[in-house]
Amino acid sequence: MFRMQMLPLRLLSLSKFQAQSAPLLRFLSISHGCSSTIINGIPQNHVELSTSRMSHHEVKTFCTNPDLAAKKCVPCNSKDLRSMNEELANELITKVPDWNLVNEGDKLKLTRSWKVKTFTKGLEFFQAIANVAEAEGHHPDLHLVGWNNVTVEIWTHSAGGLTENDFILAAKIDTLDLAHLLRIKPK
Ligand SMILES: C[C@H](O)[C@H](O)[C@H]1CNC2=NC(N)=NC(=O)C2=N1
Repeated sequence: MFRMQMLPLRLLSLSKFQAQSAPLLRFLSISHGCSSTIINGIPQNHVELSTSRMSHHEVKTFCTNPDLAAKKCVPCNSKDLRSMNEELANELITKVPDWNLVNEGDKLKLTRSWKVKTFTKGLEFFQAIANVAEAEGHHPDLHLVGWNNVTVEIWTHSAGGLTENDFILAAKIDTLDLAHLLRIKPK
């Protein structure tokens, strides 16, 4: 871990929002390209600064780890965890493109739906997801409606919105081989 001195702000352009927290951002210890500061719900050591291509009023700080599925959720009760803004969520949703980013009364969530072959395969589907959730200590909301319609919603309840944990869980769910449980739509 090496500590970067005061970042020349010309290298880092700050969004209006982040400009207020500029002092917080000023001293970033960068370890392997990650900042050591919680920013928009991404826990420490998971945020990489990128010299921004954007106008000099904005900085993009986001998780650039190419593989969310390889990461580990952080405990949701960590005091610094707070929900991310829509801009960051729109960045991260590109990493789990099969999921939908929804805004329910100002609460951001990830959702995705499947059709399963049978009701009991729906329960098997839930169990496979539950195994991942338990391993991560981070849990989705599971819905099985009309016997074969499964919808999974993911958000961080303790933060009242989305954190990186939610995208990690979604990415891990995407690695599961669940095709045998699903009713594949005829082409
Ligand atoms: C102590 C433990 O971290 C909390 O109870 C966890 C459990 N699983 C969780 N899952 C989700 N999605 N949000 C939470 O806030 C949450 N909190």
